[in-house]
Amino acid sequence: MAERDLSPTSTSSTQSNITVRTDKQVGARAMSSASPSISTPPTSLDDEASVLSETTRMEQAVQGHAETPAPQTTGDTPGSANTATSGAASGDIRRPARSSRKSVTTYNVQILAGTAIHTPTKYLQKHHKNVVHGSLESIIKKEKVTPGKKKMSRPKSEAAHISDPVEEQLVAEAAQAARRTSSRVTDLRKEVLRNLSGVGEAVASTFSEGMALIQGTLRRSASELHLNSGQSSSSASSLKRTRTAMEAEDGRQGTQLQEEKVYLKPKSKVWLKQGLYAGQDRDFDARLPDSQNRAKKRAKKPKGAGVLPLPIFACDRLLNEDPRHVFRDFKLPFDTYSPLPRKVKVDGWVKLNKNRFIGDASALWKRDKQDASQCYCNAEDGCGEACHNRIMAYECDDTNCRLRMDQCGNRPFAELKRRAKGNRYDYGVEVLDTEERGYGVRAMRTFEPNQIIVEYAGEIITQSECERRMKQVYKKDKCYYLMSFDNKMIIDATRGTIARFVNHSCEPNCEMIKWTVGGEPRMALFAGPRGIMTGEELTYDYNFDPFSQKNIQECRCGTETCRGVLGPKPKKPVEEKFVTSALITGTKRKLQDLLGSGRAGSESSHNSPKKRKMSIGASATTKSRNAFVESKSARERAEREATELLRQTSSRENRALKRSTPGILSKRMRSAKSQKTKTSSMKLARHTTVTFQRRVHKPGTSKISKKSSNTHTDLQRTNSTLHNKKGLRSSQRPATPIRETSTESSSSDEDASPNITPASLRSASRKRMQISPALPGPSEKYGLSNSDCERVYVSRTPSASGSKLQQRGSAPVRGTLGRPSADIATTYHPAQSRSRTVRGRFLPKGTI
Ligand SMILES: C[S@@+](CC[C@H](N)C(=O)[O-])C[C@H]1O[C@@H](n2cnc3c(N)ncnc32)[C@H](O)[C@@H]1O
Repeated sequence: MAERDLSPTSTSSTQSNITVRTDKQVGARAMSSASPSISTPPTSLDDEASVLSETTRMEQAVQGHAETPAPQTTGDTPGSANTATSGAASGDIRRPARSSRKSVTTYNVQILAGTAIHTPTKYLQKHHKNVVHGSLESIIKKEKVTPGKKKMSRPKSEAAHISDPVEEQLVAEAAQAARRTSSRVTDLRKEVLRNLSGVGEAVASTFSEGMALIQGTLRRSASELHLNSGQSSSSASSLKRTRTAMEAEDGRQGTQLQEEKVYLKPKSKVWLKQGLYAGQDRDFDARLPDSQNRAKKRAKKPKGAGVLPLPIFACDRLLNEDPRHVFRDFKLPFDTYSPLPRKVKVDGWVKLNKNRFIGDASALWKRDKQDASQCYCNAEDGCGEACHNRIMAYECDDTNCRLRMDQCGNRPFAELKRRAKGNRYDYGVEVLDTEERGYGVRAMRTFEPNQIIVEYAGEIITQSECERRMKQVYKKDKCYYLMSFDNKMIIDATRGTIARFVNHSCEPNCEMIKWTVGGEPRMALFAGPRGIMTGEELTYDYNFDPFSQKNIQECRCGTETCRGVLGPKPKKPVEEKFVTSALITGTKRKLQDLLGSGRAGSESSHNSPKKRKMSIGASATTKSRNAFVESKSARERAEREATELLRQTSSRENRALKRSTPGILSKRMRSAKSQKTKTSSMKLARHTTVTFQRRVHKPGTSKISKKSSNTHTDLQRTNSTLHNKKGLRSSQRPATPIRETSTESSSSDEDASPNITPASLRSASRKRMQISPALPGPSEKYGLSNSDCERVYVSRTPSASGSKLQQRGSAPVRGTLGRPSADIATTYHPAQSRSRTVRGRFLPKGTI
């Protein structure tokens, strides 16, 4: 039995009497307690000797065990023998006193090594193999070592000599502990290094702060000294020196700090806010890719006309003086580079670039298709002024002209199409907003004299459709864009080309002319004889006949010769009219002699052999027909004016009658009756289209209807009758002279007429235009009955008579000569109970 260990620190159980100790344990105990070679366990982690010691307690124990001689075994009880032997062997090794034993500290190697955490082996294997071993310098130099292999090699080599598995385990444990200790040490070293660098930074910052504090203090003291007037110069100089030294020191420190700042601060772009380039908009941003820069540039492009490039760096200061500091692109003064106001956008304007037949208009046009024209010009002529097609306002094409396109000078609409690249209805022109006349049109380029500018196109409608639209669709509108296009058709440019915006002027620079192109009528605006300059507003003379004072619109064209109202062209002096009349009459006579055609011709001796011979010539025929048309127009105009005068006189008379007493009334009525009888008796065989006007009287008033119809009028007699009318003040007498329109009156002036040449015909045509010949009345023109018309504006274009003549199937006259101006025709409002003026309604009348 072993001696019972009664010590409280005994590891043996107090309940058990048997204490089993292995030799190894005994040895180990003996070695651990008695061997002087065993190093003292570290008391703390700061114990560097212990920490840095690569030999752990376990290793020492292993070594001690290896050095201890094996115990002698005897035949006795192993236990007692061992105990005795051990007691003998231990000799004077005494167990320490209890108090001292209490103070003995036992250490956990793993805790000491810092590896007492329950770290997964995989983690350790992964991370601890990267532990850097070696000296501090070698760590800094980052030498690549593989400590795991190094460390592991030794235990392996040692393990080769160790056969005991327990020892093996101990050795392995020791090696692992050593590795862990080593990694811990490495971590500690790194931490120390980090701390050292942090301390350095802290010291540096503290130092700089201290320096700044000192410098500030020195500066303050220096300024105080400087302010003190009682200071001596020496002190000032010393102060100066001090300050210089301080500044030098400052500079050094500042440089250091700046260097540090430059090093520490992230780089950032500093944009200049002042200087030569300030305020200049750059087209590019170097930080953006090219595509984005281009897009940006496009987006920023000024909308105004960039006639001149932006002056580089010019007017920068001027622009920067903007109090709101809003930069803008430099622009030259407005009038210098852009004399044109900004283009306007018209609301509600549906654009059409070519005529569109609506409803029955197409069929109507086909039925009444006009005859073709033919020219026989050669290349030298180039379809100039003498071109037959040109005179007849027919455009040459491959069917009616022998010349090629480049040789022919009479293809304006083809030129327009080529210029406008097919479908541009507004090439070279644009809408502008005039101050007083609504929208207008201006040229964006120059146009040569008589050059085509833009086509007046829109919806071609019949008269009935026109009537319907005016009653239903446009009844609230102020402006109408209706132009009489043909005797039976009207162009409604409410949906149409830009030409509808062209305003009137008493001194126009354009003309509106109807042409026949490819067998179809087309209307276009042509430049006048002066040509058009860029920016000029385009105008033509509406030659508007208001028919009544109520319908007169004020003209705001602003020209010197402005007539003041949108009215007809002024009449020429009587002498001139006589000359014109004589010319026309003479021409007519000649034509009658030549052709014997037409109504006048039929009256004359058409059986003359000489005239039959002459009529064979095609050109002479054409000329004579044209002249005849003119003479007929003049007659009709005169008749119409006479009729109008009659109507006015009658209305005045009626008013006078109303005011009269019953007795006087009956007298006046008799007078009026006799006058009416006179007028009726004056109905001659001459066929003249006259204007009808129905006046609806108010209830209670006497209804006196006045109707003039196809009359043969002795104009001289009518005139004298009217002027001799009693009870009519001079101011109330008709102002329009009538005598000049009598074709018979100048029948003796035949010699005054020139030879019939294209030039003379054009000249006659021009003169005829100046005297504003009459048109058929609108009631006839629109196919309305008398009761349908309430207020009629009468156009003064003679060409309609030509068309009418043609439609009747009489002389094959296609139209008027030259290029007659477009005139305002009529507006009307059917089936109204009272007279009403529709302002702004106009119906520019085309020719033919
Ligand atoms: C065919 S529109 C011309 C375009 C019109 N300015 C517009 O804004 O639509 C005809 C109307 O323009 C106006 N107008 C044209 N020329 C004028 C002028 N010289 N003076 C006054 N008004 C004019 C009249 O009201 C006329 O009825």
